[in-house]
Amino acid sequence: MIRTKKSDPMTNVGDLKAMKENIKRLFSYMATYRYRLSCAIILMIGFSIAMGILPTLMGTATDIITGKGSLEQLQYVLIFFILDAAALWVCGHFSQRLLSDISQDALYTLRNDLFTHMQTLSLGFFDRQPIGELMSRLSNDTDVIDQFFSNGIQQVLQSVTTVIILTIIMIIIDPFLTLLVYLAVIGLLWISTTIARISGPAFDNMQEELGELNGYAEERLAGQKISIAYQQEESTAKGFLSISEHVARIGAKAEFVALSSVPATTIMANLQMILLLVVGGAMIIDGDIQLGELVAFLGLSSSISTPLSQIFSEYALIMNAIAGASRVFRILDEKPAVADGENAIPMPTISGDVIFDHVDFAYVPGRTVLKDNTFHANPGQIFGLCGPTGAGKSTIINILTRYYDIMSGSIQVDNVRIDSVKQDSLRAQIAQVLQEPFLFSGTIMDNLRYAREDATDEECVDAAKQAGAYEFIMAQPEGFDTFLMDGGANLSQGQRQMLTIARAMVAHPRLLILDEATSNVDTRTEKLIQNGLLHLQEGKTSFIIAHRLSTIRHADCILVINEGEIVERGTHNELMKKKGFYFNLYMSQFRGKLSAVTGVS
Ligand SMILES: Nc1ncnc2c1ncn2[C@@H]1O[C@H](COP(=O)(O)OP(=O)(O)OP(=O)(O)O)[C@@H](O)[C@H]1O
Repeated sequence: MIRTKKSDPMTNVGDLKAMKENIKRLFSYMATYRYRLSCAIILMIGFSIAMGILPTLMGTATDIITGKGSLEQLQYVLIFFILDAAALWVCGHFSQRLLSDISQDALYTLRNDLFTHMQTLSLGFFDRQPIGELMSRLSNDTDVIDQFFSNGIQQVLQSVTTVIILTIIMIIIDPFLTLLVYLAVIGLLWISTTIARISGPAFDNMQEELGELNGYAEERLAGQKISIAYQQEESTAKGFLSISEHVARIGAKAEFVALSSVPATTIMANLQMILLLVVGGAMIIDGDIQLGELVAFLGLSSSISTPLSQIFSEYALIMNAIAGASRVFRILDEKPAVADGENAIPMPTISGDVIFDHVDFAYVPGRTVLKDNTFHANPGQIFGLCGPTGAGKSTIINILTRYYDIMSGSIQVDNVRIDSVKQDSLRAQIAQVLQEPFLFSGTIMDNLRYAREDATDEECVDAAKQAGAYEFIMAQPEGFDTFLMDGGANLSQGQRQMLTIARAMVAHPRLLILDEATSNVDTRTEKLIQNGLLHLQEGKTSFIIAHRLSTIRHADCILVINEGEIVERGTHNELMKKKGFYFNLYMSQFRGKLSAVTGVS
């Protein structure tokens, strides 16, 4: 499946204004190290001067040899030559070292800025961006910027200073011959700008497609188990091949156009040499210049072609880096959709009183998901949320935790509007146990402390005991110090779930969110988890999303949601007596269970 994209002016490197902005911004990362950068530039100028002196020494030596000087003069030329070569080495070596350090520091800052900024963005942003594409920004795009910083800038800066210094020396020797050299240079510039116009957008396109390829690979590899179960390996591979082929075609086109600058510049450099020999030779015959001057000029003009062709051969790299930078900057410019207000205050310690007052909400403008939701949960009460799939149960939780902002109405916790307080301070008082237990690579203790950094070892052990996880943790080779591979892949589903319950206990929350934490485990483990959950719920206002209604029979209030509206509310018994939506839902689940046991539908 290949998505077609609208062109985005900020990513179209053909857009000169955007391109200039991006280059400026990229350089601003290096400008932070302006003192080291100034030293590197001074050394580069030294390198270029030393490089310009070499051909003039050759010219002087030619004049001495052709009879206008002594052997002693030739010895002086040799000494100067050695000194100049030494200066060339010192300046070249140290300028490169300085620039390499600056480049790595700049890249380090950019990469950290990018990841840190991603951490500040709201969930809505991640809904729109596949994780694989974000990974591509962090790896592919920063890689090409790395090449630009560590290789491109060095080459280009060094080449530019060399071209300037050599041109000055050439003008001093003979302005007319310099003009001839530059006729060839104008030819080179014309070729390169034409190539840039074509290859720039092509490189931009290639990186975008590469991001899509990464997104596809990431998603399919994560779902490999399902792919095998449904025998979709072949179609998955075909899907990958199709996008990959597209990337290869676009990449080949971009590379071809960019690389075609190399033969073109070589031809122009040779033409320039022939022109100089013919015109310079005629000038010597007419007595306008000396042979030594022409030799120096030929040396200078060939020295100028190398940096010039280097500037052009770096062009592809630079274009690629600018395209990468524009995508990175686009993420850096992304504003969090849910932001703390200017006057946001930290949420005081809450007792757990929750009010939804005529709340409307939409993920996407124009598609209202929750309509006029109103309810009041007193501290310590257990609220069950049930309803058909897609009814809006998880959405109620998403807005209570302020992952998204609501359209109208208000949500208050302890009579404080949640959009008037700092998000962190609100979430620090809410714990969640989700259907899919998510753990991070690290020790069991690290995972428990993830909920509250300052929790002591004793508190974590105590939480594990209450959650019923202590026994299996102690049965692990290194107890609480056992390392969990790849998000706990070395534990069973039930064990992982018990750890997430213990983690929620460590948080000491006032509000608790449980999303049917027992749906994927056997009856014995379910009992263990239920016990853990009951401990966890003690004294906390709890919201339980239930898919199996038996898990919320004990709730103080059950909200029945259908198509984003609360259609019924009450205790289990009250709702059963009503014989309405809940009753039908309950009976259909009950009948389903019965037929599963008896085999009669
Ligand atoms: N991130 C999102 N972006 C856009 N729409 C969304 C998003 N998440 C959910 N929706 C839509 O909002 C509606 C309610 O979804 P929600 O996840 O709240 O349902 P649910 O009752 O929790 O369902 P389930 O029982 O299947 O988990 C659905 O129509 C869904 O398609």
